[in-house]
Amino acid sequence: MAVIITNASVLNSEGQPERMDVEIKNGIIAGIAEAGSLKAAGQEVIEAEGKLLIPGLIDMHVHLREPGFEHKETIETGSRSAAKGGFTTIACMPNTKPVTDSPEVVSLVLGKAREAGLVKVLPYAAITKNELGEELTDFAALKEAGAIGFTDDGVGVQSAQMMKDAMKRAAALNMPVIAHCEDNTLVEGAPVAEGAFAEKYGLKGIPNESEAIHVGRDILLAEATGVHYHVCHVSTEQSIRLIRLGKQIGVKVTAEVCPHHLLLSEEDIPGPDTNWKMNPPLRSRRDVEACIEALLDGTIDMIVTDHAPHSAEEKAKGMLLSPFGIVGFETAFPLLYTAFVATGQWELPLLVKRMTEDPARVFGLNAGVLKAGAPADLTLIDLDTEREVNPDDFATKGRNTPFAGWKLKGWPVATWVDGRQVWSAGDMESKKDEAGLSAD
Ligand SMILES: NC(=O)N[C@@H](CC(=O)O)C(=O)O
Ligand SMILES: [Zn+2]
Repeated sequence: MAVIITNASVLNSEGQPERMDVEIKNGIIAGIAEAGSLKAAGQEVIEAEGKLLIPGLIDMHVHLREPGFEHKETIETGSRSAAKGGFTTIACMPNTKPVTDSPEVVSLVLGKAREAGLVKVLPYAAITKNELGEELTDFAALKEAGAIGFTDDGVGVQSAQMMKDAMKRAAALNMPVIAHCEDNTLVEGAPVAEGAFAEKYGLKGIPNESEAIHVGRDILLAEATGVHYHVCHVSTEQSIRLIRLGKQIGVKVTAEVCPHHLLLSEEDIPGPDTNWKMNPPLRSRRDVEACIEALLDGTIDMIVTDHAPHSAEEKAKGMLLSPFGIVGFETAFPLLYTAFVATGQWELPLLVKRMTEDPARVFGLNAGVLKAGAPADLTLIDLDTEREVNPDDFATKGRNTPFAGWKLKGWPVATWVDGRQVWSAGDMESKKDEAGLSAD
């Protein structure tokens, strides 16, 4: 049976919102037509008047913590959090326990994701065994098992030779290498970036070069090997300069940036609060401006959350000993919508594109577009209602966010994956009930 989402605001090819009906059938977008024109007897109808309907959001950098760290998150809780944040496809990092460095762990992740039955989960596999940087994993077997790319995210691959070998192998398999860029010799246990905050609290600072030195090295290695090289969570002006040059000279380099690196600088850290500790760290205002400019001009291809849940106990260990990372799914779209689109700085279609079409294009996914024949991965958003970020309401197990109390607009209210509604907000539910309709 078909489901009609009626009177939704859909961005047309010129990026203008138009009132439309969207028909979902057999998991596919069966049709898009003028508002009110698709309703027919015997069909389920979802009233979406005044709401924005976009392709389901895609997040190519997330940590789901299973296997091994289920106290932080499970594939089920992470998937639910993603669905609530409007995401329909997420790519999970291999820094689990055991590390996703064998076909067995890839299969386990895919199995758990299927059981959860919420969003599409694409696993990355590790570049090196146990992410120790010593021995390459079996790329062919990992690809065969369903891994979509190789990364040691959480740590940088310290050896240039190891990275070059990895890139050669990945290129031969037509697979991307996704890099957490960090030179450990330049970091030495510092919890925050170099800058005013580190100075004020007498902390060692993480310098910008620790990231950019790997970006530069790896762009040269990508040029030499021909691999698709993707830079994780870009946070520095210097990295951006190098990526821009790499793209100019035709190296297959792509990049991502996180909402927090577009919104916050080290000057904003209110005090020794570990909800502000993440890797890469919050940098200077100048770096933030460079990230924004690079996202707008396409040097940075996409937005990712780097959703990194940790338990309250772990985050209570103080600035030096607590783990790096903040949660991201449930605040990403509202944060960026409120800060950049509602203020008139960015066009809405640009934000949507960087979270849908662009990641799909870069990673070759059949997703990210709202058109007839595409999978019915869809997100409905309420652009008007303002609500405070309340970590106690999160679906993720993590409460570690620096955005608690922020007043935001642009909250997702319903999410469909392959035509199945995997999440809806309370008020959407009641509207359906009043109309005596159900979306399933
Ligand atoms: N980003 C973080 O601060 N933490 C990530 C690791 C990572 O993505 O580098 C984590 O796994 O907790
Ligand atoms: Zn990382």
